[in-house]
Amino acid sequence: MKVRRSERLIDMTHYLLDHPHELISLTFFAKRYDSAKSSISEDLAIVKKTFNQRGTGILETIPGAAGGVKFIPTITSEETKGYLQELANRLSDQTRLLPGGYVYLSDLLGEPELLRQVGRIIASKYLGQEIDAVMTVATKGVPIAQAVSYYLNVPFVIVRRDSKITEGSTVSVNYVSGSSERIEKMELSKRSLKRGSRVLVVDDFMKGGGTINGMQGLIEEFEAELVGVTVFAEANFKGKRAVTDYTSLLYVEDVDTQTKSISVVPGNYFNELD
Ligand SMILES: O=P(O)(O)OC[C@H]1C[C@H](OP(=O)(O)OP(=O)(O)O)[C@H](O)[C@@H]1O
Repeated sequence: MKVRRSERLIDMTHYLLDHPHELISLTFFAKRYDSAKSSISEDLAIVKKTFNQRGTGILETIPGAAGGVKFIPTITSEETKGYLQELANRLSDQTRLLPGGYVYLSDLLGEPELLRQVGRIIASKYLGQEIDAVMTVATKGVPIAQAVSYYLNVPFVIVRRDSKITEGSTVSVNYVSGSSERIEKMELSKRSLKRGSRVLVVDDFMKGGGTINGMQGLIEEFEAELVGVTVFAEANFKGKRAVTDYTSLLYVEDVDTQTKSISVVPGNYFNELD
């Protein structure tokens, strides 16, 4: 039964939003709505224009018999800046202060809307770059990695600091935990990454950078390629940081456990935005 344009547009948009970075043929939509490809092409032109005007994302058109359309989620610089400022204000709350200059984030990292926004923001930062997997370390980095992997439509892999029989054989690296100058170990199942994989590293918090550095070491052990590093928040680390090339969404510029004061501002990503 032929489906009216208004109904096609609603369902088509829903389907595209639900399948980011997935190539969808015009034939698929033509069959789904029992409509001519020419009508579907007109529909997609409307969706593409609206997505572009609203900053929802890019609707890529891939020509040819094996072609189709691919929805690439994005977020505007303006929306990103506004959201990072809003998050900075939320974190500048003295009740979040933890010993050792850490900040309590677990409640935020459990909020579906925050994870959707953060996932979109980080995925948008790497627009146009080929990424095969998102890597993080258990535990608090996992929801961020899952959100980013959804918007990039790639798997995420979880590095662990403890050995688990259920991970099968693993590759492990030792690293200096920047916060405590301790030698720690992290490992990743050998099944997780193929050689040559292009890997985006994310985590919830960076202090000394030892954890991020450890994951970079694992990527080398897998003969994979590091695409970039983005952390949700970074501390104002006075020591020599193990990692220099990274992006942070938020920056804990000042914490004072004596006066119980904390000041959080947008991270270095803010300055990358136009
Ligand atoms: O930059 P560094 O000095 O290495 O510290 C950043 C680490 C420490 C903390 O993890 P934990 O709270 O220790 O572990 P979990 O995420 O499992 O809570 C955080 O999530 C980063 O992974």
